[in-house]
Amino acid sequence: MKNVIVIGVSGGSASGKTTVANRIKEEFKDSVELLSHDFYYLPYDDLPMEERVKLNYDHPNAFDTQRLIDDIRKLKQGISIDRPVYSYTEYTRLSETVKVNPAKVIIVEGFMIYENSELRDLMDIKVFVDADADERLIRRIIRDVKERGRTLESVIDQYTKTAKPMHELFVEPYKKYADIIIPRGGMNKIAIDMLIHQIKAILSDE
Ligand SMILES: Nc1ncnc2c1ncn2[C@@H]1O[C@H](COP(=O)(O)OP(=O)(O)O)[C@@H](O)[C@H]1O
Ligand SMILES: O=c1ccn([C@@H]2O[C@H](COP(=O)(O)O)[C@@H](O)[C@H]2O)c(=O)[nH]1
Repeated sequence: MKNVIVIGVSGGSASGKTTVANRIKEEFKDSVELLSHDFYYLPYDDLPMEERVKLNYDHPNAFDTQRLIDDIRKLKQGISIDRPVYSYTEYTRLSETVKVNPAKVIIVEGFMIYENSELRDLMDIKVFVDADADERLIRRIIRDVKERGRTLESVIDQYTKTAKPMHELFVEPYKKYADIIIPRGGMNKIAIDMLIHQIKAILSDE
């Protein structure tokens, strides 16, 4: 397929990646398909739930990143894919898949997407959504309790033991690969308008 542009949207957990991706989607509508790295979490369905909740979900080994890379390549070639579906409440992959058709704009969203050079090299524009750690933690607590079936204690425990130290190892050091760093995420209208303008320029150039 001609004129495919792949945009990476990274940033720490609860920094506003999905909000920024949705703003781009609002502009380009059906020309956009969103692939989240989180869809590609490994299922670990051989382990019982009480073991799965203890795993480190902020390490590169928690993902089937090769499948995401293969799926992006297929979409770029004009081939549809069946992407996996992940459940944060079940801590595993569901049995269903979702068909994704090739689109002009593919957004790849995830906190660890710049850590893998093969994945990084597939992207035409790399965005990093920046937010202070305390703001992200507050948002994560609210979201995980409301939407991901967590207790306050479990969110704080996971954040302290894995999310925060892994962020320092696998997210923050890779910010240097971003083309644009967006503070205030989805609220930053000027940055988002500039990004939309750049996407339009690339699409009309090809
Ligand atoms: N700029 C912002 N100010 C305040 N809250 C925000 C902002 N951006 C996102 N949020 C909220 O924070 C939570 C996480 O945002 P989301 O975009 O899903 O982040 P991510 O995809 O990086 O985890 C959501 O509840 C969202 O509504
Ligand atoms: O089963 C799971 C899988 C992942 N997580 C946590 O989710 C965040 C990533 O989601 P964002 O939307 O980017 O915040 C990651 O930090 C994992 O710790 C989980 O809790 N359970």
